[in-house]
Amino acid sequence: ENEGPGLVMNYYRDSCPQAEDIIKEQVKLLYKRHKNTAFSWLRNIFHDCFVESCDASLLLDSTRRMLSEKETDRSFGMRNLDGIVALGGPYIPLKTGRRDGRKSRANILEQHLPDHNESMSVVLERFANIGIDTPGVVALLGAHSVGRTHCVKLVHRLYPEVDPALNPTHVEHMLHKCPDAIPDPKAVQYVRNDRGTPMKLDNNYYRNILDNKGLLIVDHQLATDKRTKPYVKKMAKSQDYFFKEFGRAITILSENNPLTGTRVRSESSAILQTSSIEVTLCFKHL
Ligand code: HEM
Ligand SMILES: [Ca+2]
Ligand SMILES: [Ca+2]
Repeated sequence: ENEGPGLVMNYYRDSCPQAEDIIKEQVKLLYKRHKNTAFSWLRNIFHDCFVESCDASLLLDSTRRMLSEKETDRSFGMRNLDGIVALGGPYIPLKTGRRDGRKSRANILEQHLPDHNESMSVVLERFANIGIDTPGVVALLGAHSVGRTHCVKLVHRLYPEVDPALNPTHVEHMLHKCPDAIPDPKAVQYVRNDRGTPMKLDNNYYRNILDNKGLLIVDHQLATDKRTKPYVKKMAKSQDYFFKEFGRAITILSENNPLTGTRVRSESSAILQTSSIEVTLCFKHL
């Protein structure tokens, strides 16, 4: 049922040889303009790949306007994740050749993606379902070394009572950033995930959570649960170890259940790929 080569390195070598360079260039430009976009890309890897597969190209999403007039599948895959490199993280060569799914995943999203206050058992189990082991989960959550969390996700740890698990000095900062028990939905109120190195994907996250400065319940649990704590300590000590595990886990995540070749999911209405989309992509950028 799975025709074609599946996911491979440099899938577009023949059909669109400039593809990876074009994207790399676009990513650099976007990052230069809005550093925050890199956080979204990183998060998208999780949110896209974890739910069925990486079937919407996260990098092309950022230049979506150019292509979206055509409401066809975009046949482009996620690629080298320059977003991670831009954040100072490791370079992770990724395979390409994914097709976009056409099925709305909103209905199954909650079955896959853990919530901010999910128990560690559920989190570990959900990741294990796609082949990511405990050190892999610990490494992936290191993504919370960049970006932000909106107050709506945090106020339950501050009001009506402050969660005693939180570091008191951090509580002060959080209260300052989230002064209202019910945040005004229009006000953009948030706390940075990592106050120390907010723009760098580094192992500072692990030091934060060991210091009870994890924002989400899952962050805090990661540092306290006996299954994950040993890895948290190891990653807090060694950036190399963190990067190694992070790269390994991102690779597994990116290859989760890929929709490649002419394979069609029984429950999806995926249309067979025509190479015209690739050609259009190449054409538009030239
Ligand atoms: C148990 C698993 C996870 C949970 C419950 C979770 C939950 C969250 C929540 C609630 C936020 C805050 C969103 C906001 O308020 O704007 C967030 C931010 C973020 N998450 Fe996760 N996350 C998880 C795992 C991951 C993984 C595996 C990655 C990537 C590999 C990731 C990457 C990010 C990034 C980069 C941000 C910052 C986004 C931004 O600044 O726009 N998360 N996460
Ligand atoms: Ca997906
Ligand atoms: Ca950081």
